[in-house]
Amino acid sequence: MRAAIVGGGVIGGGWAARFLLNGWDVAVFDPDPDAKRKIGEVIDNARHALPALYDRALPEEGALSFHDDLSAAVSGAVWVQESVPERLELKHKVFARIAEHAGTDTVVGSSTSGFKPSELNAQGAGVIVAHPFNPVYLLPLVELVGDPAQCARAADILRGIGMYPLTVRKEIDAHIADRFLEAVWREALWLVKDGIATTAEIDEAIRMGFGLRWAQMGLFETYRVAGGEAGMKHFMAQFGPALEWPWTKLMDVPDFTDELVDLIAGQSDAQSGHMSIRELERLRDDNLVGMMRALKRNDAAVGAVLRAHETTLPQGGERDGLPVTARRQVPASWVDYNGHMNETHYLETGSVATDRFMEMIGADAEYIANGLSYFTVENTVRYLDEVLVGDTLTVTTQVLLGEGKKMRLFQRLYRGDGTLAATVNSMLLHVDLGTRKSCPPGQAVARKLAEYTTAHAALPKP
Ligand SMILES: NC(=O)C1=CN([C@@H]2O[C@H](COP(=O)(O)OP(=O)(O)OC[C@H]3O[C@@H](n4cnc5c(N)ncnc54)[C@H](O)[C@@H]3O)[C@@H](O)[C@H]2O)C=CC1
Ligand SMILES: C[N+](C)(C)CC(=O)CC(=O)[O-]
Repeated sequence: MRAAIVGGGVIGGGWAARFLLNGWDVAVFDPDPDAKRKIGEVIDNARHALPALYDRALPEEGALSFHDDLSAAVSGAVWVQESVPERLELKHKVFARIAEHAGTDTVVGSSTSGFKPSELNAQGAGVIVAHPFNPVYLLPLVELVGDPAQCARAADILRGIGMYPLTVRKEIDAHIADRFLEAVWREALWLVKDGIATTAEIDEAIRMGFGLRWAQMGLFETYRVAGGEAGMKHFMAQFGPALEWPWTKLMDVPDFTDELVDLIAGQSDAQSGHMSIRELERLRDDNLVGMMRALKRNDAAVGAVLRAHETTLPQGGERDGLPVTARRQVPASWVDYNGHMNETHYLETGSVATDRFMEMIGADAEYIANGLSYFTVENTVRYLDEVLVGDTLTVTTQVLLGEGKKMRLFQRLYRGDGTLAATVNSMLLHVDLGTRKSCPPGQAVARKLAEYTTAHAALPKP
């Protein structure tokens, strides 16, 4: 499938990376002669970060092309995403050109941070708002506003590339999330202008405290908990009146004088000028990946979106007559001070393969919820070759023993170039989770395990 990106700056580059790394062909139109370099750098950042969110490999990357003419980029596209600067008359001109060349059932999304569909479509363009968040390749939220049928179609496509579409019921200036962001930004500008806090102190006030809460519970759930046992009603009774005290200044916007701009830019340079924007992006992305993976472990907030997308990523297949039980890319966070994948992650990869094999013989989540499972009692890892960041590991599982309560699995971990990088030899015992004692598996599991044991006995033994 093909996506056309019209305007390939910060946001268009992020969209290009999101589609490309999810297997779509991406065609870019941007008159900036430097667009190819800039988008290339954004895509490099995305390659470093996005696969690290998942325990399964993403699809093969699509083909990326750059076009001197909008018509060549847009024709044949299933999705066209407009991300030109936030100027209404410019967006109108671009929509008119897109309409000349896009198919009748093409989704045309606008990244606009604040224009309403009625403004965007004043000249009959037929676009919807598809407002993303930076970095588009990592953050799943997209606010959809506009024609309900088009938004529903757009939502399906966005879920397919791992995003979280939030359809806004009624068009308003700046949609939902930017209403918050503008309010917070306005208040921060006052704090700096009035000499109450520096840009660095404001950032600490966010990241050392409520910023951590927001990523996992949002605003209302956080305040419900803050109400103690009496919950939200108590919270509102206690802090509602404070809204009328002079705690907030949100009435107007400070004048954007040269003096204010210089004050804020100067403080920002002092705070973060020791790092380039690309270095800051890498730092941001690595931190986001760490937090998002932590939330995935609990299926909480953004973690649930990641997990749902992960289950749609292909798995399975065969290699040398054995089932492929894991396939994943090596994230930067797995690399140690020696510049290669740390020893612990060989075993982690083997363990994911064991979990998959358990599912294949029917010892799956439902079986475990019913009180039966396998425990590992011994692992032997052999480290045969180095594995580097970005490599794709493929794991096969051979059953060496499947008898009564015993199961011995031999996992082979291959690098993308086909080299055998490690083996993990795991002994497992079937257990009753109630008594925590070993016991024979259920009949269906025992039967399936026996089938694999017989089939694999005919293959060369390690
Ligand atoms: N930067 C941000 O944090 C966010 C921005 N947005 C929205 O995304 C849109 C783009 O913003 P940014 O990427 O930040 O701007 P940007 O300035 O980084 O990129 C705009 C790009 O559009 C290109 N362009 C200009 N005229 C064009 C034309 N006629 N046809 C094709 N390309 C053209 C420019 O060469 C530039 O590469 C805006 O509507 C903005 O409100 C949405 C979410 C977040
Ligand atoms: C500042 N902004 C209004 C362009 C921000 C957005 O639209 C969303 C974001 O990524 O913060």
